[in-house]
Amino acid sequence: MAERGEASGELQRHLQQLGEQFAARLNQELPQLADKAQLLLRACTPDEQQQHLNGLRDQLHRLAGTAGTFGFISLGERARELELQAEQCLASLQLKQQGLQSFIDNLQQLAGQQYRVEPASDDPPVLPRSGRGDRDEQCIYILEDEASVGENMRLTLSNFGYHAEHFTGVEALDAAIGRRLPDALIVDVNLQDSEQTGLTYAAGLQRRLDRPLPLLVISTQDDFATHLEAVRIGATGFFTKPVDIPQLENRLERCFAQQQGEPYRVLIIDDDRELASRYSLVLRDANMLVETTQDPADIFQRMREFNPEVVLLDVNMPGCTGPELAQIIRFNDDWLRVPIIYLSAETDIARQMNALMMAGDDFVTKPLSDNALITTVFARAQRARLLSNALSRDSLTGLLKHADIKEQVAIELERARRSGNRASVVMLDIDHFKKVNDNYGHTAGDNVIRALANLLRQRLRRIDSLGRYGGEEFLAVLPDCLPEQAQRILDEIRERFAELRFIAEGAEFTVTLSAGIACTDIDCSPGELLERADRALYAAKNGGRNQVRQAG
Ligand SMILES: Nc1nc2c(ncn2[C@@H]2O[C@H](COP(=O)(O)OP(=O)(O)OP(=O)(O)O)[C@@H](O)[C@H]2O)c(=O)[nH]1
Repeated sequence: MAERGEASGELQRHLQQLGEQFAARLNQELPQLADKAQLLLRACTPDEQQQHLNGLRDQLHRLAGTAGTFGFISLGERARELELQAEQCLASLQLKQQGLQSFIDNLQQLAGQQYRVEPASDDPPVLPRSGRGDRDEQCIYILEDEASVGENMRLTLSNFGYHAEHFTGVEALDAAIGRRLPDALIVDVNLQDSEQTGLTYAAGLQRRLDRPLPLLVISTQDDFATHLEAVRIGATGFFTKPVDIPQLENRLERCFAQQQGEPYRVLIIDDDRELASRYSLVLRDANMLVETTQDPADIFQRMREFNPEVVLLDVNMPGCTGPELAQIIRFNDDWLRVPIIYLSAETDIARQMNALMMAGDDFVTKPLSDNALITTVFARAQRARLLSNALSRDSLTGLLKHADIKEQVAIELERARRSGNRASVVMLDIDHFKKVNDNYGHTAGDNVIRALANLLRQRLRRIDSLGRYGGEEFLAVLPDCLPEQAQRILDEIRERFAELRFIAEGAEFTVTLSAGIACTDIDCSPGELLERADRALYAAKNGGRNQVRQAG
């Protein structure tokens, strides 16, 4: 039913093509190794021997890292053994003819054998996937036998922009699930006319699915045992009745935040083109955005333009080593948050530690399975983004902070000038917000701010930027959006917001907002544009609040 992490047919075809290219490369590389073994055999002086051995060791090192990745597991293992043997030969000050002879024999044997792709043995079937990359309307099913409660929840969630459906019994819900799997499920624990509870139903459903659904539980009981039962069936939220729906929506928003986020951006720097292509394919199939480069000197441009969230770095590259490149990246404070992972055939722990001491955050040994690659990159990217968001986003709402959203206004104004398309800037403010705090407390006020942030996030487009401009003031930048369109969107948001019912101190209350819109059609500076939007907001407040005004 749910999406599995199996490689798609398209990916398999591409991987096979790359595998064939690698096999063709082996057809050239193995005879080269045999030729080099001959040269080593004929070398007369220790200096000559050392020179050939160095070259052979490097080539074997690369082969040890790449062959396994392309499925030539035995070849990779054998190359690794011979790489170590080359090291040993190099390490002995007096090159012992006997050891060298055995190395040459082994090398010729390696070069003369036929190799084939062997199936990998590891890899769990289900993989983490990066963000979906779009913002579809999310489908929420509600199992609630009290018709009025369920209907109210459905309406409020629809106001937030979800596709919500309400079911009073498990049969109707089962039938709907058969037609379409929701993105999240909300269940009431107590179902009057049913033999099972909402929790036993949800437990059975979760068992039938490949991947459990995000699940929120609502209940009249607030006891420990019910909480524990909810946790054991994978619930991510528990709400006691009467449910504060904006709070429940906030939890849904958090559940979806990860799935909905932008795909992770990964930069691969590896001089082995086929290997880099393979990593890139595998990560792209896991929905990440990947750029590759063979040239370390590209780094500044790639870091600036692609703005990666993870860098995968080969250790041995011609002209510049991985640790040197990592140090160059670390010179720039803007890139401090970007994790650097070495992907290398280096198995010597001391050398790995050395590389990490210079710069870099993790060392992954080649060959590595596709799933290991995805998991390593995914975990690092996820952590990097969390950290980055914690630093750059407002902690209450998760929106851009004042300075960043202001910068966005300047960026969009410039873009609008270049493209000739108009953008709209919207300043929003919650009406009489001081009264919300005074009457219901600061926490209730925070909930209102968070609910408006979530509503705006749901209703605006992915290309729109959204920030918390001040306490209860928000700023939205809508590219390619005429003022009339902005007016329509904002009026709809205003109406939805006014319909949200908040609960605090046992009372229910509603809140309204006012907004001012300014468009980029009049030639002005970013500061003037903001002032015009602010004046329009002021006019909306003066005009009686709960309205949206255009700048004059
Ligand atoms: N709960 C909460 N309150 C905040 C936060 N930031 C600012 N406020 C409060 O928001 C209120 C803003 O009030 P005012 O600027 O007087 O305006 P208002 O009451 O919204 O009235 P109008 O804007 O004129 O409709 C102040 O009481 C601030 O303390 C916050 O993060 N959380």
